[in-house]
Amino acid sequence: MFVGCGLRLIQSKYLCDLNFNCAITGIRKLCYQAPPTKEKLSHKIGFIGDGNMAKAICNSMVKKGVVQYSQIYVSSPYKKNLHVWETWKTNVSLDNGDVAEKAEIIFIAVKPHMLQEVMDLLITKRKDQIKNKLFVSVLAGVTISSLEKFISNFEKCRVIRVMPNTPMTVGEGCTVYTPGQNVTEDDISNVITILEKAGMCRRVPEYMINAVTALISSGPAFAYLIIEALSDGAVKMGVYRDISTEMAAQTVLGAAKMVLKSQKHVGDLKDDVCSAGGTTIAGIHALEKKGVRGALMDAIEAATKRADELGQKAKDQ
Ligand SMILES: NC(=O)C1=CN([C@@H]2O[C@H](COP(=O)(O)OP(=O)(O)OC[C@H]3O[C@@H](n4cnc5c(N)ncnc54)[C@H](O)[C@@H]3O)[C@@H](O)[C@H]2O)C=CC1
Ligand SMILES: O=C(O)[C@@H]1CCC=N1
Repeated sequence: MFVGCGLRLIQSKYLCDLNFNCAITGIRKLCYQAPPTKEKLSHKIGFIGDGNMAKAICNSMVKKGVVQYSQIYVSSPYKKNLHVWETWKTNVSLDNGDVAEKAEIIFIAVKPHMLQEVMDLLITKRKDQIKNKLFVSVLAGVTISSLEKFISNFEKCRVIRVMPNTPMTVGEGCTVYTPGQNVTEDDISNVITILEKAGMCRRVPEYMINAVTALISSGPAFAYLIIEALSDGAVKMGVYRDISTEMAAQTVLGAAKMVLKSQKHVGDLKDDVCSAGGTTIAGIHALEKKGVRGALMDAIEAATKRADELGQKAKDQ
């Protein structure tokens, strides 16, 4: 019992250190090392690929006043998908080359298997115009060395690998990045200006990024599933659907804020809710019998392995 409490205290201290940047060494120090961010960017920002992630990054930048829609250049071969970007009055094109030529910071936001085709076409058609550009990849699994290989016609291509998530749209994003070898401090500052305004942003060593992808980029989908299931349970027990989903979401949001702000270990927070012989411990017992922790750990493992596979496929192209 004494040993258990001691451990919890040590873990609790560990989490506080993480939250408050104290006693940070090695890799943890790297996570917090970053050049200062800026208020606004005057650059032209490009998106090759116009889907969910591109929209989340674009809208978060504009909402936070980092850029205006008129500074955004976006391309996709599908006119239908570009329609919403036209309504925002961004600069749209059916030709990726236009974006790569006009923009200075270019987000690659296509599916990982499209990368080779997209880059080959760019390099064939616009090689001279896209030298000296900063490329920012959001592609799951694809390594910096693969990205540099695809852009290798430029001697010193500048690439930053970023892993964002869609909650950026509401200012609650969680993003990580790893800079390639040729990027400058100013490149990093520009990119983290975009990412930090949208929520938490940390630098990580590249070997961690696939596991972090599973946690932060796939993670919102896992959380939606949990919220939906909690809501379903309440509906089963007689609560109206229109209030149950809202209350499930607010409860998860509140619990997340307690973890981030209370300075307590997450296990202590759980214990605070579990009254002896009460309702919560009965529910916890039901969850543990179904192996909910193992299922969530399996989800992170499966998503990490899939990111590894996507990266390997890109390497083999
Ligand atoms: N959706 C998410 O939550 C996250 C996605 N990502 C990464 O973001 C990238 C994009 O994912 P989503 O936005 O979710 O996919 P999406 O399917 O919503 O968007 C992809 C877009 O690419 C466009 N496209 C197709 N072929 C193209 C081409 N040849 N040139 C230019 N555009 C083309 C399509 O019009 C489509 O709208 C992926 O690599 C994914 O790994 C990373 C983190 C989170
Ligand atoms: O599911 C996917 O592959 C993308 C990358 C991470 C989140 N969505």
